[in-house]
Amino acid sequence: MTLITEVGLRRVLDSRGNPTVEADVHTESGGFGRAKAPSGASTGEHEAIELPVSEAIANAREQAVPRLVGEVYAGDQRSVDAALHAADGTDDFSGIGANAAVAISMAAAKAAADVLGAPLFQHLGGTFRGDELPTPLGNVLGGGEHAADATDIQEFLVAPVGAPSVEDAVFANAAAHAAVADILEERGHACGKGDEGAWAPSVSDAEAFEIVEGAVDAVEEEVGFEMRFGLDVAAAELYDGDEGVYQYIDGDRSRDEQIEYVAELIEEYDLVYVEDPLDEEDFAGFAELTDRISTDTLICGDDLFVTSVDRLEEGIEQGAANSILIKPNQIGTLSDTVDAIELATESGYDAVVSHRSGETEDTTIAHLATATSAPFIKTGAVGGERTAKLNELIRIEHNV
Ligand SMILES: O=C(O)[C@@H](CO)OP(=O)(O)O
Ligand SMILES: [Mg+2]
Repeated sequence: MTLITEVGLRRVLDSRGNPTVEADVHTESGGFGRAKAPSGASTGEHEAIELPVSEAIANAREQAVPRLVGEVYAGDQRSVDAALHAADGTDDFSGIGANAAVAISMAAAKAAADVLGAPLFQHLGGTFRGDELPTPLGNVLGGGEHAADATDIQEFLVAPVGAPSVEDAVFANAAAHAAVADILEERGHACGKGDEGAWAPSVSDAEAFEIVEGAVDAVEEEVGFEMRFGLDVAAAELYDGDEGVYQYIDGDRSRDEQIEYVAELIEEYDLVYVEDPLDEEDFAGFAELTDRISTDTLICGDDLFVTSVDRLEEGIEQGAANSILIKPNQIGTLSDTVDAIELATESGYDAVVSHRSGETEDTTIAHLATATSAPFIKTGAVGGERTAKLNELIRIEHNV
């Protein structure tokens, strides 16, 4: 093992043009790792705290760097992450910022992999990992907090479940993204893209379902393997806690109506995946919906679980959802992230490793999904910060 000798922190750009934290970790034997923090727009109430970048960098330099340099081995991820927690001193990373913490945590893992001369997924998951690669969920149309004047449902996600390889899956998703554009043009809906590169037309959710279904059918015929689709409802953003209703452009839905609506959508469109169908505090509602639908559909908690072992434990106890979205910056370190994935897997919950709407060219999540044999990865369909991860998965598949 090799000691950390230097940690560099700087402000760099993310895909929305906002500043984010980049960390460099150097080790005694010449290992080097660099990682960047992503950033959410539809963030969960219980996520670890992202500090303004200059504050996160200043606090991490003062509190965390002295606990790492000359003190901790880069390959000892638990100690790296324990040092970050100790430096922070809070339970939500509001001391040094989850953005600084996650960048350092991931950069240390990359430095350790560099020392080994192994790909990051192998350092994180072991030598027998890398054969089972995740199916990419591709965001092809959406709105919510990711685009103004578009759909209420945040993300329509295509899922090439029958693809024989990651490479085929990635290209099928890109084809679906293009097919959505063709249908939008035919219907006269000129539009731009949202934060994750998905088309953001000013259409009703009902019309969006028709468009995405048409695109999925067309691509399925072209590629000759099964394509399905799913959603990130991001329902916490639609929920009005005072009124106790979900506010859609076409009217309000009560909690019961929301459960009914989502269950009907699953049935009608044979949805393979539904993320955050209910408000982030409604464990019981998640349980009710999960109970109602077939096990073939993943009901995934994002804002519900925020990659937290504590919240996942609560969900397991109540039978809420059958899948967890995994975002390292929601919890702040790789150790906490892997703990959540392992608890999920042991408990029969599928882990879906995810990007954020604000991203960079960092590819750590492609390796994390591979290392943990996650069945799905959600990382967009097109756009440089999205293709960075997708192309990395293709490289992992090709063993290069
Ligand atoms: O809600 C989500 O799942 C994510 C990523 O798609 O969005 P954000 O990063 O804005 O929270
Ligand atoms: Mg989400």
